[in-house]
Amino acid sequence: MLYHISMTVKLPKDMDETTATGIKAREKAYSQDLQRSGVWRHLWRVTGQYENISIFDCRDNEHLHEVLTGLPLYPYMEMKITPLNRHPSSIHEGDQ
Ligand SMILES: O=C(O)CC1=CCC(=O)O1
Repeated sequence: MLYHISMTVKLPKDMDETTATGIKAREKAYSQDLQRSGVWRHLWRVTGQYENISIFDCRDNEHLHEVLTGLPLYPYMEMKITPLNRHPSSIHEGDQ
């Protein structure tokens, strides 16, 4: 199943630089593993915001939940999740 997800990162203003740098480095490694495995299909920065737009390909809602709650930045994110179905007029047969 495909999911469109927007993630907005809100780190506490009083979080020290070393802690923030460490969490971001773990987030990068975690997300790159998921991109290599095909679960995190697209990752785009929203221009001018500390926000991304992503497309995830997960087996089901439970799988997506596991993946998202494993994000090192998860405690500091607001997410909007939209499940996607293939559009009947789409010419991209692989998009499902
Ligand atoms: O910077 C972000 O939008 C949060 C994030 C997702 C993957 C990553 O490396 O950072």
